[in-house]
Amino acid sequence: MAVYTDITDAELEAFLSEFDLGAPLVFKGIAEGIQNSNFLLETERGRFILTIYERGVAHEELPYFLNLLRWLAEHGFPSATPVADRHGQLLSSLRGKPAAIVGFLPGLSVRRPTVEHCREAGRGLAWLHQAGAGYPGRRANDLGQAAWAPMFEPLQAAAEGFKPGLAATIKSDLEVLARAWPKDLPSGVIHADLFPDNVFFQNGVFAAAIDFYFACDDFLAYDLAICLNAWCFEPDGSLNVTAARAMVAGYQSLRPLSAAEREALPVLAWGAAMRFFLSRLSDWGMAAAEGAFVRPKNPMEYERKLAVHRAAQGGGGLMLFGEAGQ
Ligand SMILES: Nc1ncnc2c1ncn2[C@@H]1O[C@H](COP(=O)(O)OP(=O)(O)OP(=O)(O)O)[C@@H](O)[C@H]1O
Ligand SMILES: N[C@@H](CCO)C(=O)O
Repeated sequence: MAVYTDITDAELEAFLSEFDLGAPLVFKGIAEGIQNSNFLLETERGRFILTIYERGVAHEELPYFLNLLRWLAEHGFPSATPVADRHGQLLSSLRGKPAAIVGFLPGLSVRRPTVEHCREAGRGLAWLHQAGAGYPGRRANDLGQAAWAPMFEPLQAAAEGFKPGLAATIKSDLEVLARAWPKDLPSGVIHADLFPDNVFFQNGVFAAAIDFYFACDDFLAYDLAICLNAWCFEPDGSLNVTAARAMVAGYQSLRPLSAAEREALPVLAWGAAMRFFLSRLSDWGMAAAEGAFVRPKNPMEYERKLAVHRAAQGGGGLMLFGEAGQ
């Protein structure tokens, strides 16, 4: 359960006295999530989410994320609007840790996305890219292509522990990816972690995106590649081509991809699988070392996705552009 910091009634009241939100009516911890402590807060003024930022997010980067949320909300995208305190500040402090209040978003995430959810998620991602255009904040992608090889160096033994021979396969993938990685594609603010648990739907329609704490500047099509991996694979490890085509078509219904983006998508998806394989492998080792009570995500799910992308390079690509007119 992701509530690492407990808050007493007195602490909450002192904290809320800095805001114009009225008295608290409901305050309870939210089990979902891994990185931060999240609470549902209901006051006389409405429903909110109070987040206490734990060590997973670099505190000096919080203004980038909170200002981005404000920018997106101001540009019509359904993400949580941060609530400023009486001094106009979006970032506060609670129990000596950074904390913020954002608006509560209606809707529910789905565990097993259908083809239509994938289409809607694609459309929502393109909407996010359009709304993010012009955001003045800058944040380099510290988990981008250049970071992967150094990240893997200390993880080779862990990879071998999962599957003998895997370290050599990953090294070879990293070399191919370094050579094939696009140099120049349309760039902007990307979410970089728009997995199904970070998207809310209402009546099957994209309703909101949450959890922007990996947002950064990178290729827009790389964000779509991350989503293809996260949404469009079957539990048996195969790519659901119908779902993937629907996602690409949903994306293109708002923001058509350029020829260069379309051509790059298979290698971007291979790289996106590498990024999550590596972060999961790293988190796996750390969780074991620290006896963490939140179960880490399985890196081998992404090892299977890597294998799908590797095989596709040799055999005609992923065939992601099958829907009529797309
Ligand atoms: N603005 C919001 N409106 C409604 N519910 C929210 C909102 N933000 C977060 N939640 C709820 O809180 C849960 C945890 O949020 P989130 O996924 O951001 O957690 P985290 O620990 O910060 O991130 P991560 O999942 O990457 O570890 C979500 O699954 C969702 O149920
Ligand atoms: N979405 C990431 C977890 C970090 O948010 C993963 O599935 O590995």
